[in-house]
Amino acid sequence: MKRNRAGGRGTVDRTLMGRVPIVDVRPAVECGKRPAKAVVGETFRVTATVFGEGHDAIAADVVLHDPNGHPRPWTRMHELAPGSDRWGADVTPGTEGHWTYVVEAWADPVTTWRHHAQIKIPAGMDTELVLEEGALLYERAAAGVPDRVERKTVLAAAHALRDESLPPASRLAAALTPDVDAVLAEHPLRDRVTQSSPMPLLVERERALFGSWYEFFPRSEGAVVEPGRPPVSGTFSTAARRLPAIARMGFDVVYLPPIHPIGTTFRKGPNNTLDPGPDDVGVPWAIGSPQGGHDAVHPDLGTFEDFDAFVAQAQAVGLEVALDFALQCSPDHPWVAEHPEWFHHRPDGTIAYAENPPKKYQDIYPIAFDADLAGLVAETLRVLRLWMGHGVRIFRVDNPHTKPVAFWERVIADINRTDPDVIFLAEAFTRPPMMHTLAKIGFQQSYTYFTWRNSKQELTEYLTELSGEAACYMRPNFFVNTPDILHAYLQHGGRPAFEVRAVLAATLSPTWGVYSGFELCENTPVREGSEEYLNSEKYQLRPRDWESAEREGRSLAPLITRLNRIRRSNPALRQLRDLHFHHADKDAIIAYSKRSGANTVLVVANLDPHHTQEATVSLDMPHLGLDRHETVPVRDELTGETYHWGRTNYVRLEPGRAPAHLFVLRPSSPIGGSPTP
Ligand SMILES: O=P(O)(O)O[C@H]1O[C@H](CO)[C@@H](O[C@H]2O[C@H](CO)[C@@H](O)[C@H](O)[C@H]2O)[C@H](O)[C@H]1O
Repeated sequence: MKRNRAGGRGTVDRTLMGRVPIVDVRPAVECGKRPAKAVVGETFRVTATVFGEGHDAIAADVVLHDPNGHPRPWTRMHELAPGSDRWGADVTPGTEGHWTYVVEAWADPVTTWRHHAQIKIPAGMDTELVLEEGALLYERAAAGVPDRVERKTVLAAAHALRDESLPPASRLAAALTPDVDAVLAEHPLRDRVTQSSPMPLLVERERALFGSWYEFFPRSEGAVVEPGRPPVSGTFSTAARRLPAIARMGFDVVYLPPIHPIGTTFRKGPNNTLDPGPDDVGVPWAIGSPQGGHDAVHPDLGTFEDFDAFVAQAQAVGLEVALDFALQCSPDHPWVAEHPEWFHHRPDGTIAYAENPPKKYQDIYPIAFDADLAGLVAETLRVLRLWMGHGVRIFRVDNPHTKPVAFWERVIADINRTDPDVIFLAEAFTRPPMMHTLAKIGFQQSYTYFTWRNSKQELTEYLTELSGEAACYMRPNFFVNTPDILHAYLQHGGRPAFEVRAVLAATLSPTWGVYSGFELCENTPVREGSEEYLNSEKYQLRPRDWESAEREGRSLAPLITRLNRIRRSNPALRQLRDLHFHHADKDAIIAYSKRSGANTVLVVANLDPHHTQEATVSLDMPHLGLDRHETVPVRDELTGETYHWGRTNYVRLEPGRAPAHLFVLRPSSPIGGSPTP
């Protein structure tokens, strides 16, 4: 219930502990020192512990204040479990910007009186006194009702309470009619009004939460690799030919690894070898050569004009371009000579190469931040703003956890101050406190451990964590694979493993991503036990024959396309916070639902890529908004088949035939009625 509150009823006490205690207001990021996050139109729940003294009834609202400081219509809170004193309400901010929210609580004298009156009047206790008390309260309440007709409804009830020509029970009944209830619900009489401290809320554009990402190396698209000849790199122009197919699969964002000049000193060769040949192209993350650094385009890819044309062609087919931002340097990067203070020199004058243990990055130097943090912030801002000027509004930040958190906080705050639409994705695979803190200080999105969570228990535990309190500041991006991560599950599970991982990523997380080659089920590791690809295109050009794969039915593009279409047409899949797991009596079968308003999606997936699995799925009916004994039509959006599901349901999922059921629950009329079309 949401209404603007007319002023004048009760004074707002802004002290922390007012007459009605309000404690533990959530979401609260760092005790309210940092904003909770939402995107435009995203519903989230505000909760608080609210209680009164003695036995008086209390009530509470949530009030959002928009970026101009104006209060928005209040939303009534409900006690989440009887007797828990924990109250909650779902709210939905409507525009981007810095909002706040408060909880208002108050003593509710009308509800208190009604409770007593319904005991005392039938018992004949203090009848006239009780009815007069009620009449006085109703008169006070009526004074706060702005609409004349509604005010009359309440005054008529006060009049009836005093009407001695009627039996007491009738006088009381006249004060408890649905009409009176409706007016008082909207315009309650509020005593001892107390307000919590305002909590900050940052509302960002929808892409910060929802989107489908596709990663590819532009130099591989249109590359010519022939035995006995030097390889010929693809260009922005040849890479752009792939954009329509990416858009047709339903992706929103196309993410490019670094596009800058690549150093030659300590350049790596194929399969991460350290003795490259003269024609080896090097790793895009080894940024910098005499041709330029982070502010330059690799000449093999083209010019800035060619990049602009690529961005324009992406936009023309509905794709945003995300660029890698990897703050590190090849030994040939101009910064190495121009800014020696940005590197740590050992006593012998050398600079140690970068590492992300156990990985060794022999072809790059790490940045040292302590000597000139301000200079590095300034240069980073210059570089980012340069690319923003060329249409880049999303940056995938490489290894942010190996740089100071304070550095990112300053950089992101500066960029978002002028350009709040710019999104930063943190590629930090590290310990949870660092990942969570990077999200809290500004990163709009985060890579996750999803690739390493494959069993039902792992997925359930991890997603419960991500969709719980963390969802108010950390937004996951579920890549199914990356150029660095080919998980053993994909190596050994064949096409069914790829299919079910795509279904899981696309339905569990509002943002998911695919690194190219996934749709071809590429799954050969460089060696047994490694997560690196054989002949990884991090180290060499790797053109692919997309058309043949699709023609021969080897591509997952049809499944990916369907998943992205389903994601776009079901609001439940565009959010994370209402994820709920249901019971399935087999470890290999996972079942979960998401709801948003009237839209409910239920996914039942087979996690075993090798065997057919059967199970009984028991649905948590109240969580789905269903009656315990109800049966509803469910349409499988992957196959088009419709079933009728109730509390317990049999499923059989066969790898290679169907990785999952992806049901949309059809709203139904009560049992015996017909489904709503
Ligand atoms: O360290 P991560 O596993 O998070 O991986 C990311 O950063 C790496 C360093 O930028 C990057 O590694 C690639 O580039 C290095 C520098 O050229 C090279 O030495 C590595 O062999 C190569 O894998 C990785 O791709 C990126 O995702």
